[in-house]
Amino acid sequence: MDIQTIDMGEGFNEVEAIKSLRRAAQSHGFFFLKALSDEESSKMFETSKAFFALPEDVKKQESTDYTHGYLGPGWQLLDPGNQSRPDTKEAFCVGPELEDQTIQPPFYNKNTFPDTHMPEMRQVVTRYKERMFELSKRLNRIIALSFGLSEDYFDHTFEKSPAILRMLHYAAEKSDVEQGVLAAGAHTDWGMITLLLTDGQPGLQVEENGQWFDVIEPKGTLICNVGDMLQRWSNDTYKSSRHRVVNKTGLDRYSIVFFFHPNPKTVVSPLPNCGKPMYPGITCEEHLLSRFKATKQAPPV
Ligand SMILES: O=C(O)CCC(=O)C(=O)O
Ligand SMILES: [Fe+2]
Repeated sequence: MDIQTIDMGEGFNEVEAIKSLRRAAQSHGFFFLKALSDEESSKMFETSKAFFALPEDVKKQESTDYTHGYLGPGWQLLDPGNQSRPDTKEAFCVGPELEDQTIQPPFYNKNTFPDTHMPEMRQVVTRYKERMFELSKRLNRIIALSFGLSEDYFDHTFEKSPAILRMLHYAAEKSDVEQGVLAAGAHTDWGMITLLLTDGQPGLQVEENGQWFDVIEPKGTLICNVGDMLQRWSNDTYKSSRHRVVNKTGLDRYSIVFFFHPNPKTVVSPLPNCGKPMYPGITCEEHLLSRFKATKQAPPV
C-alpha cells in the first residue's frame, strides 16, 4: 500500500502538498502528516496513560455523553454485522463547548476533566486539541486548492465546528478476526478528515481493493484520512476507506484521534467541479446522527 507524506513543518511546500493530498485522497484516502514535535506527542501519551490508569470509579465520574468525557469498555460496536462483541477500548473525549440554542447535545456540551487527580490534564489536552484544529484548518485550505477552489472555500463552513478529540486505550487482548473480536471494528470515519496519533504499537489496518493492509507510520507522524463528508463533497472522487484495529501483540495500545467536522447545520453536497452530483445534500448533523444509529453505542457509564 502506497502512502503519501505531507510535510507541514519546515519542509512545507504547497504545490507538493496539494499533489500528495490529491493522490492519496483519490486512491485510499490515507496519508501521513509530519507536523508534531516529539515533545508534543510524548506529553499527550504520558497524560493519556496516566488518565486511563486512574481507578475505574474516578474515571466514571467524568462520564457525560458520546463526545465529552469518559466512555468505559464496551461503549462502542463499530461493525455490528461482523463483531461478536464490542470494540476492546475505553475512551476519553474532549468535545465542542460552544453556545448555540439551536444545536443540542451530543454536539455541544460541557467538557469535564479529573482536575483534582490530574491538575495538568485539562491544559495539556486542550492545547493539543487546539493544535489539531490549526493543522486541520491548514489541511482544509490544501483540500480546497486541490479542487481548484479558493483556499478559503471551507472556512465559514467550519465555524463552531463540533470536532472531537478522543483519547483511546485498547485492552491488552489479542484480536481474533475470525471470531469477530476486534480492538476496533471496520468502519469509515464520519467527518471531513481525521488526524490520528498512535503510541507506535501496530494495529491499524486499511482496506484497499478488498484486502486489509497494516499501516505503520514513521515515529511521531500523524496518520490522516478522508472522512465520509469529504467523500460526499468530492462526489466520491476522494475516498473514505474502511479501516479497523487488530491487536496482534496482546499488548496495550494507546491512540489519540481528532475528528474534524463542519458546523452541524452545513449542507454537504457535491462540489461544483466534481462531476454530475451522485448525492443530494445532507447536513453534517443528519449524517452524524445516522452514523450514531448505525453503529452501536452503549449508554455512557
Ligand atoms: O486507534 C486507531 O488506530 C484508529 C482509531 C479509529 O479508526 C477511530 O477511532 O475512528
Ligand atoms: Fe476511524
